[in-house]
Amino acid sequence: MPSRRAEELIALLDNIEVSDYKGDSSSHGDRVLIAEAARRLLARLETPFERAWRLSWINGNVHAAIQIILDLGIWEGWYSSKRREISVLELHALAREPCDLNLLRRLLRLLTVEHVIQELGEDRYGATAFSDALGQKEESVAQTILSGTHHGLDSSRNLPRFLSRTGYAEPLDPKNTSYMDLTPDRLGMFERCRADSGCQASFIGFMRGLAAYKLDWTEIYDTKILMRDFDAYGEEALLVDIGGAHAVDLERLLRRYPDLPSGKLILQDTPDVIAMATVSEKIQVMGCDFFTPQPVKGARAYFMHAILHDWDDADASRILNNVAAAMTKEYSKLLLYESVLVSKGATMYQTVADVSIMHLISAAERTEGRWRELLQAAGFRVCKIWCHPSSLESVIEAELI
Ligand SMILES: C[S@@+](CC[C@H](N)C(=O)[O-])C[C@H]1O[C@@H](n2cnc3c(N)ncnc32)[C@H](O)[C@@H]1O
Repeated sequence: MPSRRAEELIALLDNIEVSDYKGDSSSHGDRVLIAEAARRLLARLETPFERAWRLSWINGNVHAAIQIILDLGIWEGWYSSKRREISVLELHALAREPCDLNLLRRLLRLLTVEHVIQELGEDRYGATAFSDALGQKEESVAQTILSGTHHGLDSSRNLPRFLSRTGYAEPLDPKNTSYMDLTPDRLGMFERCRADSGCQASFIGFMRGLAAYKLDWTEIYDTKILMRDFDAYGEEALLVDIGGAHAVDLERLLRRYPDLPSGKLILQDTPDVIAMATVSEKIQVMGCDFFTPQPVKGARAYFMHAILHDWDDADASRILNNVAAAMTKEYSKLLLYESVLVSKGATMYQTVADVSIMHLISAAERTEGRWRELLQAAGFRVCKIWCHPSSLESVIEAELI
């Protein structure tokens, strides 16, 4: 039996409702801060053994169980059935491939303790917001689980082995990454995405989810600056989203200026990613390689979100040079929506992104000083670094010198 004090605390925690923290960007900030406090609480409450066990055994098994049920099509079938309560026998009948009933029962039992699903009785389960999201196979939650399977998990697990072989040198060579050890032909992450449509879909699905989760960049950067000198009925484009993938950032700008004529917002990415994109009619799509000359000249702004952080200074400079050559001096803006790494107090997003790009592509997040150096060397002047207390990233506004 818990003590009276413990009972009171449990009741207090169990009564926290996420709906109290939904809504505008400031309550988004509240929700994230409260979740962080809950993680700090867990770090104090868990013994070192419990923590090691969770990191090494619980997380891996839960991810595997979710993935297996995804592969069997059971999340999708359950979601389509619109049932809030369901039995293990009914879930078993939804499997697209034969599977042992008791195998499924064991996996579901694990998922109840991690609150992926609810346990309503013996062999009876309840849906959650998370299981509903897993049931929408093409959407970003399911694709994020798949992206872990295709990209993140094995590559991070291989990192200790990779580093012991390379003498613990900081991985900075994009031609030698932990990720490349995963396939016999040593494909890099972007190459593997191009070669395998499932890997590409899960990566872009994850990026779409991440972009949608992040704060709308038009709430950080004052887009009136762009509109002030922009002739919507002239020849030039308003904004080119280079490596824009899913167009979440362009759709946000369009929502702010719904009366923009067609073709003023341009989505660029590799042709295979462009083929997957579903965008508003007003957005023009363009398959192109950012290592080749930028085809759209004299746009009001060239935008890159989480692009340059994937590349070392040499490659980032090549990308920047192609943009610079297309820009009109004293008119065009360069907008980078990127992490600006702080030397103390880095956030969960910054540190996880930094180590992820380390093992996936031997890249690294940049500090403000490193961003300024990179931009200056490529012929840009930083006008302002736009920050927002609820944002994971900043908008770096720059112009040609
Ligand atoms: C980290 S994702 C960022 C996607 C999006 N901007 C976002 O923030 O969610 C990097 C993007 O760069 C694209 N990319 C990689 N190499 C490219 C190339 N050579 N030319 C154009 N796009 C490329 C990828 O397809 C991918 O969409």
